[in-house]
Amino acid sequence: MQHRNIAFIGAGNMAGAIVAGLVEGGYPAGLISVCAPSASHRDALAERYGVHSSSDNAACAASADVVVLAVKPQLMAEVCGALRSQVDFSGKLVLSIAAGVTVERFCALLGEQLNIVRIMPNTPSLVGKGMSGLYAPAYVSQQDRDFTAALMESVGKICWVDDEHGINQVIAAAGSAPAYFFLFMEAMQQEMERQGFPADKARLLVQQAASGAAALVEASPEVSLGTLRERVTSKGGTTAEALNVMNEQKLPEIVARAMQAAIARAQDMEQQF
Ligand SMILES: NC(=O)C1=CN([C@@H]2O[C@H](COP(=O)(O)OP(=O)(O)OC[C@H]3O[C@@H](n4cnc5c(N)ncnc54)[C@H](O)[C@@H]3O)[C@@H](O)[C@H]2O)C=CC1
Ligand SMILES: O=C(O)[C@@H]1CCC=N1
Repeated sequence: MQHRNIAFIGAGNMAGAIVAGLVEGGYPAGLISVCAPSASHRDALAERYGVHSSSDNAACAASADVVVLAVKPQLMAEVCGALRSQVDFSGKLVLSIAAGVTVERFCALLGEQLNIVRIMPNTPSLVGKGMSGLYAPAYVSQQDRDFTAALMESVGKICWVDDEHGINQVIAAAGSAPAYFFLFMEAMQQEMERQGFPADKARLLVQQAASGAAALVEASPEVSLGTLRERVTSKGGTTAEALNVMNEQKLPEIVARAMQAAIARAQDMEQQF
């Protein structure tokens, strides 16, 4: 892929996961800067991955070709306001990974016809297993779209959405989703511990079952998820009993409601931030 100078504004969980995935995947660390006010996160990234670290957002952004906005949505207006007064964004590519901050809002904050792509990544990017949704307004060049796609493909898979609302739907299915699976796995581990297993063995059982199930899904693209489930579920057997409890408790409806709540929150944030 093409290599450009990239400045990450924000050095937290998500920026850290992308930086790690990029450098581990061979992106030149010397072309990456991470900026945050407190030294702890950014210096840890600098030490571990050899990227530059700075507390000066404007200086980093000014010398970069690509500026990745990776602060919390509620800080975006303040951070962008300070950047706008010191940095000329024309000719730069701006990438936002924030939930709930629209292209329209970024144009108001940083300048009209801002060359921007919204990315909705997730933390498995850290291990090259990320899933990112991408949205760009029509005027963004093919070259910048290709660069953004290649950047995020270097830490996982990507999916373009035609409509900006698609980013909120990607949040529900991928951005927030690792947390759903972690909750499920946590609950399973806790029950195994209640059953008397030590924490390490309980975790190993759950983690291997989860990664094995995910690997099976990936290895069987022609087989529906329902069929994979049925292949585990012997008639009159143990799995059927477990699934009956989940269905009686309306797990599918709970999942649907949770995803709808994530989308609704993203829409609220669009009004707030
Ligand atoms: N954590 C996740 O799984 C995902 C997060 N996101 C988005 O990524 C963005 C960041 O989220 P996290 O990494 O989870 O948050 P975080 O709290 O871990 O990181 C935020 C970073 O911003 C830095 N920061 C605070 N004030 C700053 C300022 N004035 N200038 C520069 N940096 C500043 C903090 O020091 C910290 O390094 C959010 O907008 C979120 O919506 C998107 C997808 C997934
Ligand atoms: O919870 C959040 O708002 C962010 C966006 C997706 C994952 N984390």
